[in-house]
Amino acid sequence: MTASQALLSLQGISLSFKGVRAITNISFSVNKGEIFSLIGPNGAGKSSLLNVINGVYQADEGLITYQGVSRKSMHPQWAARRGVARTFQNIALFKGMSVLDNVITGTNLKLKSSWIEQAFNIGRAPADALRQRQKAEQVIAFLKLQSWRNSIVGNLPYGLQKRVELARALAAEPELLLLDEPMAGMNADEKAEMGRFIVETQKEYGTTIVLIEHDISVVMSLSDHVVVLDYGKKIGDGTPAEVRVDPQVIAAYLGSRQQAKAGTDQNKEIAKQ
Ligand SMILES: Nc1ncnc2c1ncn2[C@@H]1O[C@H](COP(=O)(O)OP(=O)(O)OP(=O)(O)O)[C@@H](O)[C@H]1O
Repeated sequence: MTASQALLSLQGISLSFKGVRAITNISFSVNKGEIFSLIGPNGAGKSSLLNVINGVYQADEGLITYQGVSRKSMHPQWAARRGVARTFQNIALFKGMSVLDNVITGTNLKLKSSWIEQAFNIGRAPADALRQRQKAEQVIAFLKLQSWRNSIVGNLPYGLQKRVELARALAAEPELLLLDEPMAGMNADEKAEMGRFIVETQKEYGTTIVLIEHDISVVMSLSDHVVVLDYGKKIGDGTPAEVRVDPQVIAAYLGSRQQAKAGTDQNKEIAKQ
């Protein structure tokens, strides 16, 4: 991979919580426009790594390079202003607000008006409001959420709430979209639909996507590139075809199955691949 293809690179990232190592010496690169998946058993360090990428956690060691700028750690606002958006494992929406209003909040970083212009709806504020609404409506149509645009988010089924969260992230027009288990809790049809939306997002907007997902069959079918973590260490890095035959990866998944004395979906799936 050449440096110009990489949108994001992590070099030697380590992170501890109160002296306990969660991530150890992780390095990888994410190419522009690819769907990149981070997989690994529970507690492997996947969500923590997303938090390092968007600047919520500061790594103890290592270097992170985004859009050609290298830093010891990302700053959350810097990352957001440069197009890093994320969704969360546990949905983080305004549950009492409508779908449309939630999606509009995703556009807030693009506002040109000052708070005083917004407060009195003067100056640049009306044009901002129009742009926000147009963007939100465009994303709502793209994700086929029109039927629920005025529904209160907290009243929607879980799968639709996950889609609204994706819509809010897309309204920010991200260059790098971090999706933390966007299909968790979904049935097979909902997962397939979400998978199509993720691929469409990559195609339509050229968005680079970093995805955490436990369903290995979904990961293998969607991803251009997969990195496997186990106990905070990288144990696999390559295309889905390369990773699925990697003995270390298979051992980690099969090992965790034996420890659990019961096969989870991911263990069964990777053994099947
Ligand atoms: N804020 C925190 N404080 C202390 N320990 C934490 C914190 N966040 C994560 N950890 C620990 O760091 C390790 C990695 O956790 P992380 O949530 O990143 O794993 P994960 O791979 O995303 O797991 P899962 O698939 O269950 O979401 C775990 O041992 C976890 O207990």
